[in-house]
Amino acid sequence: MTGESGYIADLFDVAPAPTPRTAAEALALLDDWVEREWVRALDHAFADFICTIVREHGEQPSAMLALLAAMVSHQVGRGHVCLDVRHLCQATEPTLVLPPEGAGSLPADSLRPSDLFAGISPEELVATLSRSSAVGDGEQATPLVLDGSRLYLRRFWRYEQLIAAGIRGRLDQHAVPADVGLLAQALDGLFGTGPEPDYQKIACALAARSRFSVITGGPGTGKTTTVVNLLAALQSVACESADGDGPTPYLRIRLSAPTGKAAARLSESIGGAVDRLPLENLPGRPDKSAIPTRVTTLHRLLGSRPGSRSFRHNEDNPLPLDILVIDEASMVDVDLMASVFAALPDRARLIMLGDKDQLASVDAGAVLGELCQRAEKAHYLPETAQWLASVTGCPLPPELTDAGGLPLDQAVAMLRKSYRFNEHSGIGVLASATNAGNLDRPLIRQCRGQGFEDVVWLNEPGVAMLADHALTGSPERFRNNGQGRVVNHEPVAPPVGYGYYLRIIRDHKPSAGGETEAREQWDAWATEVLRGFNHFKVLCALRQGPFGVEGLNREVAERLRSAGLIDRTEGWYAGRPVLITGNDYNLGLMNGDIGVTLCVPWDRNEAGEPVDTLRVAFPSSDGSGAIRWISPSRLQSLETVYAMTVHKSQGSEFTHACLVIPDRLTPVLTRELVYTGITRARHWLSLVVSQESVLKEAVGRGVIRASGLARLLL
Ligand SMILES: Nc1ncnc2c1ncn2[C@@H]1O[C@H](COP(=O)(O)OP(=O)(O)OP(=O)(O)O)[C@@H](O)[C@H]1O
Repeated sequence: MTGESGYIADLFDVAPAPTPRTAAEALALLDDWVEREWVRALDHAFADFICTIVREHGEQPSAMLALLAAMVSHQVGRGHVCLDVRHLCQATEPTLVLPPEGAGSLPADSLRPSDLFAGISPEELVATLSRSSAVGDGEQATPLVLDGSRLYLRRFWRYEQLIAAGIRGRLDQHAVPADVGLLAQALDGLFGTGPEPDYQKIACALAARSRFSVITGGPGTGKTTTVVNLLAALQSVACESADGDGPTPYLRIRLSAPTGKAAARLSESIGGAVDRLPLENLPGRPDKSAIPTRVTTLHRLLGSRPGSRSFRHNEDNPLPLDILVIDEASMVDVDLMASVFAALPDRARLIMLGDKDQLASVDAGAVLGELCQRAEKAHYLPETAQWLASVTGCPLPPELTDAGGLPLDQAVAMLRKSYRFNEHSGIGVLASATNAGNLDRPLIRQCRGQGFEDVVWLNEPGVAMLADHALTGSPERFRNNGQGRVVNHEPVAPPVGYGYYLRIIRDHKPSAGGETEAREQWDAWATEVLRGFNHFKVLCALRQGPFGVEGLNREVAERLRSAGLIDRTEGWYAGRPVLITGNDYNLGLMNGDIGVTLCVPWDRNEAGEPVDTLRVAFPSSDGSGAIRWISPSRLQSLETVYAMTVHKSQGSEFTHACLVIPDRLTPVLTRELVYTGITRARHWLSLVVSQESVLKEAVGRGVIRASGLARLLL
């Protein structure tokens, strides 16, 4: 036996629990782990199911088979497509994140996963799995699939195969416009000409050449700007190449995002980018209406059916489009991605946009991260580089060329310059340093000493201080009290905290009118409240403990109540912000949607007089900017959201983000999490750090993700 429990058992002469020798003993151990909430009852049930299946084949299930079945199910629950038994043996605890956050001290005789797997060789595990009738190579209908050292639930193995086939099929067909000169002309009209490499122009050229492309970049590197220019260039070429007098043969384009929030955010930014297009300079003079500005969620686009995993659009009923753009693609899981490929017509282009360094989707799969593993160095083949240089008019830096480049490399473009954060922006500098895995002392000193105008470092993090910070945003803690900042020629207002949206609720409420006759006024008020709520957010790595979501939600609510901004802190009250935690297809609400509770005089008493009632205002998920008013009693899964986890904040951006780093290192605290938290901040960032070493260590370690997608595309 190895690990801490073995060591403690030695010290106190406590007999360590024996390693399970039979499947029944393994299931009993899993029972214990379910009781401790280390694994889900579902993981135990799956292990039990596998044991039953193999018994039906006249085989005696081994303890190890039962444990591995439970562990692969556990990994899927944590967002992995598979379990790599090599990682399991080499780094058990970080791979499984077991024991989990907040597990506390363990009885000396309890077994941890590291006690079971750490001493075993991966080859031994692979051999054990290969011998079982429940495990196959994908050809047979087995519930588990073993591919090299990766163990999959069959469904996820199939998703990965479908995605790889969809990408490979598209990489094989070039989609270069017949008249490359026209494309070059359109790109010059959009980006101008110059000798320096313009990575946005390069990304457009690369994406115009292929039926599948990925454009990745950090915050503010111009992903939206680039895709709008790309669509304009493609429409320009389509218009100019058309012959005859018929209607203009515009390409059918759809824009999508994985969540309502991400769709709404893209809808907001894309309209402005389309308005700025110099369409009159382009060949064919495409009309503005040829570039859509409405963004839908992927679920809506594919046609989700309540209570079903299947979509209306699929291989038998493909989407009627020529180009599909998916924004925030890092949040798309393998299940949804496989459905997209199934519903995409063979000749349609797919363009994925996202930040490869962000946390991956909460559900299984890190598709974008996998596809962008080699994006930093590009690996463009000499012929790709030459083609890009001829179309864009600027030579590529030689270090981005590689004679051994893979087909996928030729379809991935990385934007390398931030237009939002300049070299003086602490948010930008911290994001880059985090990505490089290196937060050094001088940078931390600079943050601590107001060395950046947009960052404040809070290192005396009592919960009371945090609650005060949440109330006002603490402008006095920023350089010049947060006054006088200008970003991209626009003035930036000082930080405001949650007091701001609560005062909008109180001071800007329409004076009268019912649900129908004064609807526009109520909608406008709710829109202003929701915008105001977006000015500040507390982001936590953890759910529990003094620096976790649950405790901070209570403290912040209490502080807002003592400031007289809300009436109560429990149950439903005006001002309560809520986060939806499960999809509700009937209400059209998705996991991650955020609304604010408001008091409206829409009910009538028996005398027909207006009576106050509470409704939760949500922004509409179709990016139209409309408001949906929903009765609290109809909402099923939700929580209060003054503080939220960094995981849940993906796809959102806040004027001011307050990132709370816990005082202890825990497995969830990784570089991707810190990077995602920092980059949720648009203009102001507060870093709450009680132990500098915890932050530095977190930034030093990346997430271990198991997936076979990149290998399938070799
Ligand atoms: N080539 C450019 N020249 C000048 N400004 C630019 C350029 N590209 C983008 N910008 C500006 O930079 C800002 C960010 O651009 P954009 O929204 O396209 O980036 P993004 O990568 O989509 O951002 P996000 O991280 O929010 O998704 C916008 O204000 C945009 O107008």
